[in-house]
Amino acid sequence: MRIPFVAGNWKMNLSVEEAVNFLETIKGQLPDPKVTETCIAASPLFLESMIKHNNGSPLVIAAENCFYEDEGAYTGETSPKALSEMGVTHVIIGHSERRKYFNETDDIINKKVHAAFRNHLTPIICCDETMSRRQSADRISWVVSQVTNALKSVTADQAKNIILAYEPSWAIGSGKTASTDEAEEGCYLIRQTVADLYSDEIANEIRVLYGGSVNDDNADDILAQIDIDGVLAGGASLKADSFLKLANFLQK
Ligand SMILES: O=C[C@H](O)COP(=O)(O)O
Repeated sequence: MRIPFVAGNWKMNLSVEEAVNFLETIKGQLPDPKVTETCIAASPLFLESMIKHNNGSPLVIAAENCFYEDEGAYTGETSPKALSEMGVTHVIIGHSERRKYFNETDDIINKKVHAAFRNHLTPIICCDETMSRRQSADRISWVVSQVTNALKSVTADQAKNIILAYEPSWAIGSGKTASTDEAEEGCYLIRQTVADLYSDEIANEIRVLYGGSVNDDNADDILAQIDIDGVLAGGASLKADSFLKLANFLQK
């Protein structure tokens, strides 16, 4: 039985003060993590304050990105080792905005996945799908190759702990959510790829999330799909009340 994972990705939004206020507002209103795990990924500038204010809360605090080396002369980068030492437990890797604006390749993403494991961080690995890819013949192979390349040299033991996300960039921030069938199809494809790479057992263990214009109106239908174990919400995670509605979807 996979525990749903409801995550928010704040991207480059909010301030430290707003982040802390958000945590104070949601305190005591999150589901039991045995029922639904909840997570917010935030800017590295906020993480220390967030971890301090999150004390006693089941909310997982994640980074939105990290570098693939632990330390060294890499001006401006975020060390996965420092994230781990700070108390961060999860990190988003390979978000479509990283692929698009920062030229992250599958090879870089794979190195970041290894850096996460090396530093005891759970990677939340995103797979993109652009509209032109969606309409092209190689659409399926592109999603499969992103998963395959991200997991290169990842052991079966490590793979059990990954979280994957189907995040079609044509649905991100566009208000154009994938239909439930499209979202399920993408998540199913990711899970099947993990089954082919490892085993059915591991594929049935890992969580696969959907992200792309999720909000509290469409989340129930999306989360009811068999291969969708949670969501990665951008805009809908910025306000405490809408994040709480997503987080408590099982209590409705
Ligand atoms: O990581 C989150 C996704 O980019 C989705 O963002 P969105 O919910 O604002 O479309």
